[in-house]
Amino acid sequence: MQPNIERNYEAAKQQYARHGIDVDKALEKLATIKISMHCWQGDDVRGFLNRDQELSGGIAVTGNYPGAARTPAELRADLEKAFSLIPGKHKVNLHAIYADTDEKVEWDQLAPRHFQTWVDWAKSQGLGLDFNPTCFSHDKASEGFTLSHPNPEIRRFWIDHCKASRKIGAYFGEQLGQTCVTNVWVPDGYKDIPVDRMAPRQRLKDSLDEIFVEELNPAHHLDAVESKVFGLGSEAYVVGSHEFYMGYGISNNKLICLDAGHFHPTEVISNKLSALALFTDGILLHVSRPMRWDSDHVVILDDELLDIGRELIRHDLLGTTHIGLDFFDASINRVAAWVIGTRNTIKALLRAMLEPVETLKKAELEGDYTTRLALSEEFKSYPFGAVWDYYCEKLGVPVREEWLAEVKKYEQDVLLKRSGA
Ligand SMILES: C[C@H](O)[C@H](O)[C@@H](O)C(=O)CO
Ligand SMILES: [Mn+2]
Repeated sequence: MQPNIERNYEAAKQQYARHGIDVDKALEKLATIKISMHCWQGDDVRGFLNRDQELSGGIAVTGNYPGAARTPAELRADLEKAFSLIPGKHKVNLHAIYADTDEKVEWDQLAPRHFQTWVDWAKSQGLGLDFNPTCFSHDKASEGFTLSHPNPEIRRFWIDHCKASRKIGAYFGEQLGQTCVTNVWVPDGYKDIPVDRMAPRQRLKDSLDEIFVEELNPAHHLDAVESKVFGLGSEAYVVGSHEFYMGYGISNNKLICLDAGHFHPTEVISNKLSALALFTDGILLHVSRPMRWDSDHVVILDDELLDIGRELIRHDLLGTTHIGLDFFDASINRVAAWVIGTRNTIKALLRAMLEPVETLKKAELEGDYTTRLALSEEFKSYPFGAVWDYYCEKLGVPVREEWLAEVKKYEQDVLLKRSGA
């Protein structure tokens, strides 16, 4: 441990202790929190099945920074690099298109064996895995509808794909001894104003009911459903809206996934956690950063990220909230994108742990809003950085921006040598 890091930490600890905050305990707790890092930042959501297919489903990745992973082995190497620069042990969130197989397999026929290399790798790295059916970037999704498609044959294909995906997720959970969350998101919707808003929602509900018929051991596997307000090409109407999935999740005991970019521009997911927590057994987060639209920018330590951290810590929601990331930026180094977004998410949780919550709650309850505002503001300049540096050093990852040199070196040694990437 570098002496200055230890010295600064001890000084910071004393300042926080004056407000009843036990920093050592906070760091112990922080080390138990897993962030589910999404694999799709590493290759711009292309995957390895149907690599020639255009990304569809109303999501878009912009930028042409060199070095995107082209194979599962490259993607795993990039993930390993990123994890070596992030404190703690975490999870990787896979999509069905990331199957690692030489078989030519249709998506409704996917099985755990197509992901065995991922499982072996996750075991060797001490990582957990989460999963998602991929209901886009496929010919059968080209009309903009999947689970709610009016054609029963197309619906059947996607229902079977989602069923297969749950089996894969359950296998991950059982093999790795930690719960896998399988999240269903479908892009279904209309570009222009529909006449019948009900029928597609009825079909989506029926499809979900069929997908979830098989009971899976919740110790290994949990289901989540993800809503959206609009997408590219589904500006007028999205079948799986927030109200739809909130109703579905609550009445069917599914995790409701809140993606930070899937609401109206001034609507924030941090304000939804305390409400949903009263009516659900758990929540899945897709931590993202919408800029004017669902742009999926890399998350920064902004007010909303800090508020998400605060809500999770203040209301003790960590036991039931699964924290996933969902951003994809192809205009910067992709390993750096993971490192920046994941470190920021952990920082937001730590910042929230280092606030005098009990004092603030008491002031609020007593109507002393002056103290509430004064203390909240003063704590913004408390020595959080000294605690963060100590945490990184203690967990054996680079302190502050030291990680950037490692990413630059990896870029020179590995990423730039990838032809056509
Ligand atoms: C690739 C993901 O499944 C996707 O981003 C989804 O979660 C989403 O947020 C779509 O807008
Ligand atoms: Mn999402």
